[in-house]
Amino acid sequence: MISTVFTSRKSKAIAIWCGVLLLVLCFHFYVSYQRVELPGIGRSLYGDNYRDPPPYNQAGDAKTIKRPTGPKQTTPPAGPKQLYTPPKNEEKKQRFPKALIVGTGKCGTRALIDYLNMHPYVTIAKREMHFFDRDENWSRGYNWYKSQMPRSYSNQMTIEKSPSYVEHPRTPSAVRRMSKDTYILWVVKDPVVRLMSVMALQDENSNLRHAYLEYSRDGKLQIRKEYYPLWRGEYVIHLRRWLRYFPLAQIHVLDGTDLVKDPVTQIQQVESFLQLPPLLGPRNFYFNASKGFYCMVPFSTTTPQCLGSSKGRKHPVINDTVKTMLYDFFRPYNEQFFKLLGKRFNWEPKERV
Ligand SMILES: Nc1ncnc2c1ncn2[C@@H]1O[C@H](COP(=O)(O)OS(=O)(=O)O)[C@@H](OP(=O)(O)O)[C@H]1O
Repeated sequence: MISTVFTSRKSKAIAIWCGVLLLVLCFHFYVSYQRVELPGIGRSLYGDNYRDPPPYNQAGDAKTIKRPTGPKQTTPPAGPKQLYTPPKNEEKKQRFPKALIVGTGKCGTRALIDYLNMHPYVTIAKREMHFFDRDENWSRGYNWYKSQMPRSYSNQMTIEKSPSYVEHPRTPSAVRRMSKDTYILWVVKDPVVRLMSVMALQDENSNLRHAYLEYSRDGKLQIRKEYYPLWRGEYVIHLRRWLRYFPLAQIHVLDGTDLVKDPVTQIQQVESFLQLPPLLGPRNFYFNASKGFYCMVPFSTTTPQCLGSSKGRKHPVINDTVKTMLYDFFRPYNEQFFKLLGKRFNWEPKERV
C-alpha cells in the first residue's frame, strides 16, 4: 500500500520534506531543553534567570534596585557586553575604591574579590595595594593610591582588597578620610579554622606549626596569647575600632566557610549590600569536585576558572585537647563579636578545623 502511495515523484518529494521538517523540529526542541533544563556547566551561557539589569544607582538607594522575578527566560538573552552599559560621552579614569575588602587574611578574601570581579559593574585593583597598612605605601599619599587603580566609568565600582587592613590601627580613620561612604567588606572564619589555615603554611615537621602553644612555668601546655595569628582572630577587638569611624550598616561581615559552601547566596548578599545590579547567580559558579571548591564562570566564557593551588590547602590535624583549648580561648571573643555584630556564626568545635 505504501509503495502505491509513493509511486508518484510528487508524493516522494512531500515525504522527504516532511522527514526533514520533523528532524529540524526534534533538533530545535533538544537545543531548547539543553538551554533551560540541564544543570551545571554544559548549559547555555545565559539560560538562568537573566533579566536586563536595572540602572545602576550611583546615589545608592537600595530600594530602587529590584531582584529579577517572574518565570524562567526560555530564549537566550543578549551577549555579555549588553550586561553593562557605560555612561554616554564619558572617558574611563582612575578612581578611589568605593568598596574595600579589609580582611581577614586566610578567610577567603581572594575568592570574594575574584567572584566580584565577574560583575560587569565592578573593576578590581590588580593586586593587594597595602596602602593603609604599610608605611612605605602610606607615605606615598592618597594620589599615589588612586594612580594604582584600574580605569573605570563612573557607574562602575572599583574594589581593592588587602587582607590586613582590618587590624591595622590606621585603616578605619584613613579610609574614612578617603571617603566616608566607602563600603567595607569583611570576610571572617571560625578563628580556629583560620589559625589552622595559617599553620598549614608551615612545613609539616616545623616547630612553628605549634607556635600558638607554649608551656607555663609549671610545665602545663597553654595557649600563647600574644601570638599574632591568634590576635587576628580576636575579631571583636578590630570591629570595635572600625565602629568608631563607620556605622555597622556600612560594614558587611560574611563567614568565609559560607562563602566556600554557598557562594551564590553569599555573593548575592554582597551585591545587594553594594547596591549593584543583581547579575551574579548559579550560572557563575561551578563546583569542582576534585578540588572541593567552587570555581568561577565569568559571563564571557563557559570555562570554569579556579583559584590557585595556594588556596584550599590541607589543614594540620589537631588533637581534641588542643582543639578544646583553642575553642575555649576564642569563645569569649566570639561571643562579644556576635553581640556587637547582631548575628551569630556557627563556630563550635568540628571534625576538621
Ligand atoms: N573557591 C575557592 N577556592 C579555593 N579556596 C577558597 C575558595 N573560596 C574560599 N576559599 C578559601 O580561601 C582561603 C584563603 O583565604 P584568602 O584568600 O583570604 O588568603 S590570603 O590571606 O589572601 O592569603 C583558603 O583557605 P585554605 O583552605 O586554608 O587554603 C580557602 O579555604
